Order: sequence, then structure tokens, then C-alpha cells
Amino acid sequence: MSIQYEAPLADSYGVADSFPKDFGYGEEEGDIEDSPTPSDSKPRILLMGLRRSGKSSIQKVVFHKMSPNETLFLESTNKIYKDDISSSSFVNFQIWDFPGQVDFFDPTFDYEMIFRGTGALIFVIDAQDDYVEALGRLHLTVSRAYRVNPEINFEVFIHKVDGLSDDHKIETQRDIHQRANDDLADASLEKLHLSFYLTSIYDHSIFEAFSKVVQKLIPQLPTLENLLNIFISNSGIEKAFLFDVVSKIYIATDSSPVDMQSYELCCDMIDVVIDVSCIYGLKEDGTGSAYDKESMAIIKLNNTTVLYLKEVTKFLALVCILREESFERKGLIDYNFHCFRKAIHEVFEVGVSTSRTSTQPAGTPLMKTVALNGTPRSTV
Ligand SMILES: Nc1nc2c(ncn2[C@@H]2O[C@H](COP(=O)(O)OP(=O)(O)OP(=O)(O)O)[C@@H](O)[C@H]2O)c(=O)[nH]1
Repeated sequence: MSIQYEAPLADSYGVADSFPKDFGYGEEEGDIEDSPTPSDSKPRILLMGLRRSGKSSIQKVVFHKMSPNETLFLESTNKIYKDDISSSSFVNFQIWDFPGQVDFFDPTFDYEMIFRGTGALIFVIDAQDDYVEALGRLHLTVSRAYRVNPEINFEVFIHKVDGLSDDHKIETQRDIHQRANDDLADASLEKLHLSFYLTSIYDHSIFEAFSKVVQKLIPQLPTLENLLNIFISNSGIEKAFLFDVVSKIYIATDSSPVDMQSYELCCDMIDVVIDVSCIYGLKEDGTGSAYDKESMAIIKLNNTTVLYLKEVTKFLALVCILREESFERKGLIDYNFHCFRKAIHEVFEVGVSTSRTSTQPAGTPLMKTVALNGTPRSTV
């Protein structure tokens, strides 16, 4: 494997373990503004579930680069932990990690306010444990939330599946799916849709699941997918992912099916690029950024596959998978990429100006749409 690597200038970040929260490359002309939304009114993604189901671990591994083994030492969460990831991520939202047992009857717990501003509710079920109690809790939580805000996306993570055999995984998913939907049918809540994912922090499944959760909240997803389709079909590229670099969530991909291996390969490439950049990309005086406008990398694998990464915005990178022979037309690919990048910036600039002109009456609840760094703010 050869790596042709153009190291971007790195900031005073440490190595991979202490990955920066903010890549820190400054505003440029036409750069996308940070959201002026006060943090408490930002749309949110809630992480709920029984104690020790793995909520804090998911949040730390996906958004804070914690290694899965370190989560063994996480202490139990005792109050709602609000994590505002908008300064480091394309996705301009808050993640609220709830303590295991939320008491809906506690008068200090204003669940109506919480659910009103929620885009997605992720309910985490520990698949290695007896999940009967968790299913009861799931039902109570989603039915309450649905009554307050039927626009919420309800996502169920059947978590810690690394401990299960393949057959057992499928059987567990089928059983949980069946029971959860039976409970909803009994309560005449058939319209409430639950989506299920098998997840583990020990592989890429948690990033893949989070990607899907976030994609549902991106209003411009069809436009992004279209742009990716046009880009790859005119450039001889097999697969392209638009990544939020810090979290490795892919916010869009072309319409060909995603196979887990390709996704993992692209995630690994981002890790390599950022790690090398953090170690060798520093200026002598320690200034610079681990990810900036110059960031790009080409990795040629021994099976005639090429991985090509390029910066799109402050938070986003395009990672493509293509054959070596297609890469011979690198000039064409680069030209098409230039057009693609310009189009993405235009989508976001239109978004920002739309949000500047749109007025939202005071007190209007923020609904489903999650605001993005560089995309329209919530307009409901
Ligand atoms: N095997 C396995 N263990 C996991 C996984 N995710 C989390 N864990 C472990 O589960 C335990 C509990 O994780 P936490 O993240 O603290 O759980 P929590 O839901 O936030 O717990 P509370 O704060 O008490 O509500 C830790 O020991 C984690 O290492 C996973 O995907 N697989």
C-alpha cells in the first residue's frame, strides 16, 4: 500500500487519542457561519434507555474519540448531560444523554419542553441483558414523546451486539421488533414508527447507525445525494461518501448500496489522514490545523483500488473509492470535484441566507429539522 499524502498544517493537537474538538481552521470568505442559535434552543437528539445500556459510551465514542475500552471506566450519569457538538461538527445539534431512570412523574422533569425541541429520540437497549424491562421503558418513553411531538424520529439501538452470535443477533432483533410493535398496537399507536439498528461501539455499526439517524434530519439530503450521483457517474468513481470528519458520520452518499466494508475503509482513511496530520503536519511553532482547505490524501491499495479524500468544507470531507484505471483521469476527477465542491457551498450559502430572511415567531417549537452548520436552520 502506498500513501501519497499532502499533510495539511496541524494545530497544537496531540495524537489521535486527544483528537481536537475543533479543527480550528478559521473563517474564510464565504465560509459557513457558526450557528447563532442559543445552545438551549438547538434541536436535539436524545439518548435514553435503562442504566448501563451504553448511552454515554455511544456519545463518547462517536463524538469524543474515546476508545471503546475506556468506556469500561465511565461513571453512571446522574443528571441530563447536554453535549453541544456544533463547534466541531457539521451537524449543529445538541445530544442529551439521560440518566438511566428518567421519572416522568417527577415534577422537576419538564418532558414536554424536552420532547418539543427534539429531532430524534434514540432508545438504547442492552442486547446482552434481559430486555423485558427495557421494552416496558421504551414503550412508556416513546408513547409520551409521541403525544407531545409526533414529528420525532424514534430510533431503537439494539446495543452491545458484539457479544452475540449472528443467529442470536437476528433473533433478538426480530423479537424486540415484534414485542415493541405489539405494545404500540395494543395502545392504538400504530402510526408511531420505530426504526431498529444493531449496534456496538466495538465496530463501525454505531457510526453507521448514527449516520442514518442524522441523515433523516438533514432536509437537503436529496440534493446532496443528487450531487454525489452526478459527480461519481461523470468521474468513473464507484462510491463516494460525504463525511463529517470529526465524528466520521457520513451525512450523504450516492445512491448505490452501502456495504459496511467500504464504509469502514473510508473511516479508516480519515483516521490515518488526521493522525498523520496531527503528528507530522504541525508547523514548527505549533500553529496550523489538522484539517484545512489543503487537506487531501490518496491511498492506493494492493487490489487496484484507490481511496481519494478531499476537503469540502470546514467540517466535511469527500472520500471516494475508485479503480486505478479510473484514477488515470485525475484531472477530470479534480475538475468535477471542483464543481461539486462549489455546488455544496452554494447549497449551504442559500441555506444560510434563507435562514437569515425567514422569521420564526417567538416561542414556536423547534421541530424535527436539525439545524446544520451551513444549512438552513430549523424553520418549523
Ligand atoms: N460489550 C459492549 N459493552 C458496551 C458497549 N457499549 C457500552 N458498553 C459497556 O456498558 C457499560 C455501561 O456503559 P455506559 O455508557 O456507562 O451506560 P449508560 O447507559 O450511560 O449508563 P448510565 O449512565 O448509568 O445510564 C460500560 O462498561 C461500557 O463499556 C458495547 O457496544 N458493547
